[in-house]
Amino acid sequence: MTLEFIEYPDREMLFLSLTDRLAGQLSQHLRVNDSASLCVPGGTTPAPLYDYLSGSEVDWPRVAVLLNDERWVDGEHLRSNGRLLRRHLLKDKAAAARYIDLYTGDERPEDAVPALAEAIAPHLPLTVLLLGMGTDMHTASLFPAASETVLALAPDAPPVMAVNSVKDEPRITLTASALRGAINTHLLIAGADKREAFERAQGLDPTEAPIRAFLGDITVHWAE
Ligand SMILES: O=C(O)C(O)[C@@H](O)[C@H](O)[C@H](O)COP(=O)(O)O
Repeated sequence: MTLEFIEYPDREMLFLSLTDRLAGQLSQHLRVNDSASLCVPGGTTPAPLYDYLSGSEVDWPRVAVLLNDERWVDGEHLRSNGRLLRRHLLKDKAAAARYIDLYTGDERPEDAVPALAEAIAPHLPLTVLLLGMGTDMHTASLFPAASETVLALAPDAPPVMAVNSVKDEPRITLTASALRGAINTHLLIAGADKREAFERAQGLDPTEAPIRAFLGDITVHWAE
């Protein structure tokens, strides 16, 4: 198990280098496999990365793209992670990718779990997983001390779960059973507060610091 921590001189360098790394891993996988999957976070950090990645030379029609997690809001809502992807990643060359939308329009996220589990299953193990992290050490929608997190971290959890115990809107999240099997795993964090949170997470239990459940074979990409 290797944890590699890469510190970049600035965010621009991080986004350019990480774009090459993610595109390279997808292309390498596609050389010997018919299809690949790319699972990415929402949030405020990755938009410039997605802009670069959308123009990368990848055989996108053979790539399934999905989110780590989604807020249960309409696809045009400002807090929709799908909105972020449609505007920044699923355009240009990457418009040809197959997008698996975690927001189904069902009234409640739990209603969508069986259909989503079925939609996701053919794309596991994930080829390339990119995670984000909040300053509270949550990743995907696995939040510290949330009632669903213990269940979502269990090895026999279903691949997706509804999360209702967080503020704002309900969410849907991939669980550790889907996320931890990824062939290539990366974490994107930026700013001094996230670096400090990442370091704090090392000594904590995954239920208190959910990112800790993914710190096995992972490359962490950080810039101020
Ligand atoms: O909230 C989401 O939708 C996520 O997928 C989440 O896990 C995100 O990656 C972190 O909250 C970091 O978000 P920021 O980039 O906004 O700090």
